[in-house]
Amino acid sequence: MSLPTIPIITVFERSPDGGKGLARDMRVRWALEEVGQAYEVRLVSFGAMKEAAHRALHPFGQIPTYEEGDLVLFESGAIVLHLAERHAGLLPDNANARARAITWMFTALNTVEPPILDLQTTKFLEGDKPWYEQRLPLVQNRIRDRLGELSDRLGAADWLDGAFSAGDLMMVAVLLRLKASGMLAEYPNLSAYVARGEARPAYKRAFDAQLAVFTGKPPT
Ligand SMILES: N[C@@H](CCC(=O)N[C@@H](CSCc1ccc([N+](=O)[O-])cc1)C(=O)NCC(=O)O)C(=O)O
Repeated sequence: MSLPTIPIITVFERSPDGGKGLARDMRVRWALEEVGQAYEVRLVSFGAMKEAAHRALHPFGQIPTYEEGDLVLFESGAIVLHLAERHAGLLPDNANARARAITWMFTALNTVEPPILDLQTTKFLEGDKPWYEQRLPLVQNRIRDRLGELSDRLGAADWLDGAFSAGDLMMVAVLLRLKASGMLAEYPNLSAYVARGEARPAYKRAFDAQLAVFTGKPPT
């Protein structure tokens, strides 16, 4: 009888967000906590993640990665889906409802996150370009287009499709990147949706664990 394998994830040795939970290991930590799976972390410096040993796990030299026995995964969405398929708690039992929950995972990553990443890129990498002032509102309005459609779809519901699922986990994680910009506050039901995600005990445990890496103090 083999012992259960404790998965290992890789995380920033020192997250550039100062422990605000914006790095993508947070999604994996949250999913692990939602399904009640203990895990270990391997801290990776910016230099080490570009070296051969880490690239053997992640061809693009990034975090997170996920190791479980002889299985190695990268891409936070794929890791969350793997956990959701192997454990109860993140996908419904009903086959059609499962397919819809996975649809919302892809929606978060492929439809909502790209314009948000474009805003981050614009702000952090293009601020000194002559066309920055002209481009910024175009990028912001592309985000508003998506947020307006998502807000209309969510309406007054607690979650996107019935019970909380991996689709909501991914969507809340994506929307959290927007919080500092103030744009999320323009959509009260989306702000409340994100706050419901942050209020989940599993989210709080995941957040405290990633913050502890940054502060060096054990989670409270
Ligand atoms: N598509 C991949 C993207 C992985 C990714 O972007 N990883 C980033 C960290 S999470 C992205 C991130 C970074 C920093 C902040 N922050 O707020 O400071 C937020 C999110 C990374 O390893 N970056 C180092 C590199 O590419 O060399 C996934 O979803 O797993």
